[in-house]
Amino acid sequence: MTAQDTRAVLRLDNVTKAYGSNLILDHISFDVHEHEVVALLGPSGSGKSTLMRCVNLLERVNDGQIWLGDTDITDPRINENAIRSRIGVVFQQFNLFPHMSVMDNIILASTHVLHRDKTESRDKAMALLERIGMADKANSYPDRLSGGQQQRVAIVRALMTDPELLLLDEITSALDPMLVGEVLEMVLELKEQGTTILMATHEMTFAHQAADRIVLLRSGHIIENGTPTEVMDESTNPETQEFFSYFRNL
Ligand SMILES: Nc1ncnc2c1ncn2[C@@H]1O[C@H](COP(=O)(O)OP(=O)(O)OP(=O)(O)O)[C@@H](O)[C@H]1O
Repeated sequence: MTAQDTRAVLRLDNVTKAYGSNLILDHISFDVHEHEVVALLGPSGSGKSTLMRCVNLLERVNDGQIWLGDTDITDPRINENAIRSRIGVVFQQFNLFPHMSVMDNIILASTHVLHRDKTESRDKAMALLERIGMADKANSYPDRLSGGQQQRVAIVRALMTDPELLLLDEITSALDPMLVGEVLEMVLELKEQGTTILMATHEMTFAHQAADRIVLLRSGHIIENGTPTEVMDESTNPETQEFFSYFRNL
């Protein structure tokens, strides 16, 4: 079965976003299907983070719809917290609370926002930490962890609500290059487990390896939407070739 045969977890339908007279996203439409990893690529300023923020409801679209499963999340009457609990988000900055242990950081939203049972939340968090070989860090404070470990804890935190969709926004951009690999390895494991992921990244080799599909943005428009091979290796679009040749020459 291909990704196209499965249902759309996320559907953007003519999403348009402007800041004042500055049009940032211009009629963007694409789907992320169940179990699919979609990489959102594009030059700096092309609108990747804005798109991510619209999906996570940190920004409201000016026009068009965003569907999470059967829910139109651009409906102004939507319960934002209910939607956010269905989407796990990891940003460039790990945003762990420095005065709280790894465990308390991970279970905070689960216990305080979703009012889940604390023991159950701790058991779930510990199982997730065990899976990434960090169970021994449960009682450590974030400043005792490397940047890569902190980012992996942030991913665990995002997984606590069993989200339908995981949004990863430049999650390795703030890391020492030595630590990027361990975070990307974790994303590959999540992909193997069938996690549905939309990720904005500048890691081109990783995007080629991990993504089922690449959506390439330029100045708020989609200029490519295809497999990594179609978009990164075979495209004859000069704008696409220019974008990837820049990274090849770095
Ligand atoms: N809150 C805001 N108010 C006004 N303009 C904004 C705001 N946020 C972003 N922009 C503008 O929107 C455009 C797209 O920015 P965005 O951060 O989405 O791009 P990006 O593709 O994620 O870039 P990068 O790869 O550098 O993170 C930029 O021109 C930026 O200056």
